[in-house]
Amino acid sequence: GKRNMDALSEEEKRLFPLKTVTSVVSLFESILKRTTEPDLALLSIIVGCIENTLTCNQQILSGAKSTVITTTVDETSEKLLAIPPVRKEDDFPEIEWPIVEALYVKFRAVIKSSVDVTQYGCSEFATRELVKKVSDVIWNTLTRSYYKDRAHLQSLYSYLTGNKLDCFGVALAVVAGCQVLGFNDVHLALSEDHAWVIFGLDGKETAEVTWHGKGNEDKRGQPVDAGIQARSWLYVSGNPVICSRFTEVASLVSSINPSITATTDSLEVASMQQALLWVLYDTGHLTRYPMALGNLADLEELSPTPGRCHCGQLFSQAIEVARRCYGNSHVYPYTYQGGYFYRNRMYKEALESWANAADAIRSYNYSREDEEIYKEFLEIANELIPFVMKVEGSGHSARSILKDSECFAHLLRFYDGICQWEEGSCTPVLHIGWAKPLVNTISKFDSQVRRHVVISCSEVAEEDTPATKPPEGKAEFHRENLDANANQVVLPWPLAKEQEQEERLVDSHVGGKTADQK
Ligand SMILES: CC1(C)CN=C(N2CCN(c3ncnc4sc(CC(F)F)cc34)CC2)S1
Repeated sequence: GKRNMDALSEEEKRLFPLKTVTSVVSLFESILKRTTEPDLALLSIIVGCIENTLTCNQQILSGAKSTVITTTVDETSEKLLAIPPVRKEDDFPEIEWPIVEALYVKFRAVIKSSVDVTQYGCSEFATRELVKKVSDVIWNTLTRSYYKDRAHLQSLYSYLTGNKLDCFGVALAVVAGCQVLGFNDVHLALSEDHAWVIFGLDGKETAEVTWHGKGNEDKRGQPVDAGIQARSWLYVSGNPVICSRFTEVASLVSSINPSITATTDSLEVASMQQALLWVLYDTGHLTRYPMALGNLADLEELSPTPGRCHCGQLFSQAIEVARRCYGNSHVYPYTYQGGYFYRNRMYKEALESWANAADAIRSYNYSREDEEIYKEFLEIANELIPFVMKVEGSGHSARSILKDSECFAHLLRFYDGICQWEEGSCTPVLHIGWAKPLVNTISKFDSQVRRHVVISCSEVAEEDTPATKPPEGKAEFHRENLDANANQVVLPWPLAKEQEQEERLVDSHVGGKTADQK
């Protein structure tokens, strides 16, 4: 029969105008169930339209009545349309299909009219030149200069209505553009703070398609090998999340931003994002995506979904995935979990998560484009841990963590990881600003506690080192199994599992390896 060339089936169109979270969930479920790949442009326009309508045209009046005043951007104040202060949780302003369809058609037209695919060979696979050309089309249609870090610039709705995209948004737009041109081998590769694409036979080629950070020359068109060789966290040692079309949908859902102001979120947008993440979770598309699992866990902590697992399990699942699938080269799964423990006053557990985060960073060399993770560790070391020391400061209760040698061992492992991260790096990490809080923190621990932590050195231990039990009551800081050139601290997980239980910590001077030995 006639192939339905429309973006949506008649049944899916009948879900419009979209007015509730339920209708958006039904639409996504229907699209994800299809035999054909989901259309990234269409889905990005839909969620971007809802997000931007609900977060960019709103002002919240301060004061008792939490009246939400909705204005379109160019309306002047006297024309404010006051709407009832209390709205049903999942009410949206109505999203009409013709609006979405027009933007979708516009994106396809911009891409198809700007790229003459016959100039790029006749292979079914994309070439580096084709990928670079699509990146140039997006790049050259962006507004000349705008505040790149602003919120709500990640979707094709932002691109098509305002010609603005953030770093991630450009990468997503390039992959969506390649999908329009029929190059289904082009996929998103996601590290913890950057995005690029893979393409070609077996997805073996890589290409930068967007910029990163401030004041860094963009490397668009180049492969990412240099970043991986430099061992910078930005390229996660060559362990990015390699997306399929479905994980690309998960990334555009995960990048939904419900914030209206720095202190106010749109409940409707947040509950839509949470519901869509559960749809992707249930269809298995978050299985290898730690940050999306962490995102969902944060949303569940704020507003638990009845009948779903506790958010703590999602943080743990993200860590398991990072260990099993990404060589424990991701840091954020641990700082997601540490943040959760910290917010819930579970300070011993938080210290352990942060020590695990430091274990993940230790085998990298700090590079100038790794500022985001540097700021993360700086905040933990100079804000969060000092706060924990302050509130535990009384230390009179026997149970205070200041009397707990395992906590002291976590702290040592945290700092040791950061020190090793710095070793062999061209850019220094620690400076005097770190030293004051460090000294203050270490000295808060009882001398009796410090005495119990056995500091010993373990050279490269054999794989089958019998896991010796520490003497009763002693915690050890233990780092072993540095492989030959010690560029990866690889703990056999059964040992680490046991270690996590026993907290065996024995400091080792091997951390002082010289640069070339790293
Ligand atoms: C523990 C944290 C500080 C809390 N939020 C964190 N995020 C880390 C970044 N987030 C992400 N969440 C889902 N997917 C991606 S892909 C990516 C890199 C970008 F350049 F493409 C970032 C990111 C979400 C928020 S880490």
